[in-house]
Amino acid sequence: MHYAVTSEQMKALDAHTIKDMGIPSLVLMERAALCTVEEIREPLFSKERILLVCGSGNNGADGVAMARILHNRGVTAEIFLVGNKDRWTEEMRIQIDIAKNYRVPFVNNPAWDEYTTIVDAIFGVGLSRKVSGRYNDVITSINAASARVISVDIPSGIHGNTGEIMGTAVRADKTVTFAFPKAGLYFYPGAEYAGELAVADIGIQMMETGDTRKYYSCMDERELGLLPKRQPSGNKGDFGKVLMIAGTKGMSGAAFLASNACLAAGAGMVRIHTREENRIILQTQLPEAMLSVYGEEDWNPRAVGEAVGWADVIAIGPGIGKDPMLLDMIAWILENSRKPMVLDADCLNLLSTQEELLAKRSGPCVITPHMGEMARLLHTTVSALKKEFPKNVQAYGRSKNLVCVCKDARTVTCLPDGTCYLNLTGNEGMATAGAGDVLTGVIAGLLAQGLPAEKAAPLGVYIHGRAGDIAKEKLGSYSMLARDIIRGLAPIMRERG
Ligand SMILES: NC(=O)C1=CN([C@@H]2O[C@H](COP(=O)(O)OP(=O)(O)OC[C@H]3O[C@@H](n4cnc5c(N)ncnc54)[C@H](O)[C@@H]3O)[C@@H](O)[C@H]2O)[C@@H](O)CC1
Ligand SMILES: [K+]
Repeated sequence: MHYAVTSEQMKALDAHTIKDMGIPSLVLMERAALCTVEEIREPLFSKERILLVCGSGNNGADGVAMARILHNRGVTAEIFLVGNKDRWTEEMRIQIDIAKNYRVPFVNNPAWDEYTTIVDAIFGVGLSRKVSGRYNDVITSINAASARVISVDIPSGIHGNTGEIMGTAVRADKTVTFAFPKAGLYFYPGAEYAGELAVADIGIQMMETGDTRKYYSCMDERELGLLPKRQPSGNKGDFGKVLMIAGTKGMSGAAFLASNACLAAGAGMVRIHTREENRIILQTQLPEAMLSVYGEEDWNPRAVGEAVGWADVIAIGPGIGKDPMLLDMIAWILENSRKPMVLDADCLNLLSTQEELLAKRSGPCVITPHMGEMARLLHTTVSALKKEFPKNVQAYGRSKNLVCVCKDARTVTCLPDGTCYLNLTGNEGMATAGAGDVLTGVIAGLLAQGLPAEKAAPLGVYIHGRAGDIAKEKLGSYSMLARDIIRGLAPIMRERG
């Protein structure tokens, strides 16, 4: 796992390293410049002509230091200053003096197409407002040039916290970011603008006493170690029984996908509780699952009670529909069971009309809304949700004491204690019908094997994304289907046994 930070958090970490630890700012800067030169060295050779476009803050000062290092190594490197001289930081002033001493060339009117590489050192984490005027023109020229573009710390114009484009932004081929990835390099469109991402260790550490919950947590392949090892002596009961309440008339596919994914994620047994019309198709499609049914007009509390009693984990929602009768059944389950639950899709839409029901449950709970469903739960619009994202999701998870997986191009998982996981796996091919049902199944499957909700949810999201990446590799993002994501689970789960 690693952490991603906001611009403000990065500035605090910089300041801590300089003031409390005593590493001078210029020493950090020298390391930053050296690391970036090393990162762009391939295929750097003496024939390169490099333009360093530098703003007036310390991001610009990094660029000036890089120009001097390149110049001293015999590479043709020229500095183009776009910033206002009155705004130069102390470090910038010093770097300019040093560059002048070494006779690094400055240009005023670059011939944009004559460079092989352009280094974007206009704005870093200090970007504070929309880009306009001369900065806008320069960024447009960088994007139009044929050279490869390397951004220092973050593409200029990308918001360090949200990844949004602040008017205009540099489209980089590669971004070398310092110490920790900035959240804006992971959220879209920032992630796309950053190109290939390299993280350079310049000597800034997390504060030892700091509460890491305030940073974004990002899982990587090391977290597969959280998957419970399967004991050779285990029987199917040991790996958990999942009750999957899913599939209204005409939506048996959602029940199938969620249940199939749940079994493929390792659950011992799955029992589908669905509308009676789905009986034959589901038993034909997925003979590994057990099945019980409810009717069009009513549900049978005895049958549901028996199924809930049997299960270790309850998942409700995939393709379930919005029949008000279901709300009655869901309310009964929330009130009467303390077993871990995953609530998804129309189950959440039904609950958004009677929110007090969520408060009636007492067991561990994961909800998996997409942005639209999340907005409905928060009684707001998607665009308002995006503005305060993911703070509002964190607040919701806290106030309702549940794990909230909010699905988007970059899914976040917020825990009741405020921890926010930012998922980095997955791809655009997963924007396909049924992908969400697969995720519900995977998370339920992990819960069934004994993982707590706080781990099962972010790990489920991570594994689901990796499975999607495998599907894309095989089939491409246009043609991959939700069922292919399920097929992608095996190669990942196999890493554990
Ligand atoms: N010692 C340090 O603090 C270190 C800083 N580093 C670099 O310094 C950067 C941060 O430096 P700063 O805090 O000086 O900030 P930046 O260099 O990112 O930018 C700040 C400057 O841009 C101006 N500005 C912001 N938004 C603007 C807009 N939309 N239009 C026009 N002007 C705008 C500000 O007024 C200010 O002059 C990091 O991203 C990193 O590249 C690294 O060298 C590592 C060490
Ligand atoms: K930059």
